[in-house]
Amino acid sequence: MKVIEVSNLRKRYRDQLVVDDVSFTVEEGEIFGVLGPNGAGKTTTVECVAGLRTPDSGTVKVLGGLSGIQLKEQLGVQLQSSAMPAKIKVWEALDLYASFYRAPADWGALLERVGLAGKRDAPYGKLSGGQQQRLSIALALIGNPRVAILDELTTGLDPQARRDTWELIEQVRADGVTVVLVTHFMEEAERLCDRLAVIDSGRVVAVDSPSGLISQVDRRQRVRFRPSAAFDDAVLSALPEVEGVSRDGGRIEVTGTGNLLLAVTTALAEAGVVPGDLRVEQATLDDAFLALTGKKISA
Ligand SMILES: Nc1ncnc2c1ncn2[C@@H]1O[C@H](COP(=O)(O)OP(=O)(O)OP(=O)(O)O)[C@@H](O)[C@H]1O
Repeated sequence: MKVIEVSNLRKRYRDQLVVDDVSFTVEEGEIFGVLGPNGAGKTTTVECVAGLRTPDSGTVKVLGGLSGIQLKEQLGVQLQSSAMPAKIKVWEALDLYASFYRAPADWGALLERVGLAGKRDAPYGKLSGGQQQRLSIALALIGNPRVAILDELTTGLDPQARRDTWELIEQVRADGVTVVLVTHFMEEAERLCDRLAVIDSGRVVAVDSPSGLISQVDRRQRVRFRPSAAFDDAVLSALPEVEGVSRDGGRIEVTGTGNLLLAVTTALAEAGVVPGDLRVEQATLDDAFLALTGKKISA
C-alpha cells in the first residue's frame, strides 16, 4: 500500500525554484530516504508532504488523502532545527507534546525505548547532541503516528551516537511505522533505507534501492589477490562472470559481474591456487551519486 504519493511537486521561494517537478511514492512499512546535498530541496519537499508548506503546484497524498488534524494525528515530524527551550525538562517536553493528541503514546515507555529513561528530569539544554536527537524522535512518535518524517537526524552526532540512532530508527520501522528519512549521509542511506529518492537541485534524479542505484551506474566488481602459485589467466578469463584479468607485479585483479568472488575462488581452488590477501571492491552509493549528479555529496 502506498502511504505517500507525491506527484509533480513544485515549490518556489521568490525567484528560486527549489522543488522542481518532484514525484515519488512511499510504501507502507519501508524506510524511504530523501538523499541529496545541502540546498537540494529535501526539507522543502518533506515540509510539503507534512502539510507545513503549500506546494505551488503538484499533489501530495498521505494515507489516501488525509489533511488537517487527521493528517497531524497520523504523521510524526522531526524537523532539522526543532530545538527546545534549554530549561524544559525531558518529561515536560514529552508531556506537553502528548497533550496535543487525543490518544498519545505512553511517554514513559517511549522514554525507555529511546534510551532516555535516566534523563527524565534533565533539562533539554543539558542533554548531549545524541540525546537531544533521541528526544526529538520520541516527540515525533508521541502521537503513535503511522508515518514518521525524520530530517537530518544524525547531523552533528559522533559515530557511536549515529549508530545508536540508526538502531532506533530500525526499531521504529519494526513497530510498523513507515519512515521518511532526509539525509545527506551516504552511509546512513545505504545502511537504513529500503529505497531512496536522490534529489539534486530540486529534481529527482533517481528512485531505487541503494543496491539498485549502485548497479544502475556500475555493476562491475573487482577481486584482487596474490596467488600462492603460478597459473594460466585462462583459468579465470574463461569464467562467464569474468570480464578481465590483469596482473600488476605479484597481484592479480579480476573484474566482472554476478557472483564474481565465488566463481573466482572456486576456479582457483580447482587449479590448486590459494588467493592470499583477497579483497573485493564494488561501486558504492557515493560512486552512484557522483555518476547520477556529476557531483560529490558534501557530508
Ligand atoms: N523559507 C525560505 N525562504 C527562502 N528560501 C528558502 C527557504 N527555505 C529554504 N530556502 C532555500 O531553498 C533551497 C532548498 O532548501 P531546503 O532546506 O529545502 O534544502 P535541503 O536539501 O533540505 O538542504 P539542507 O540539507 O541544507 O537543509 C535552499 O537554497 C534554501 O536556501
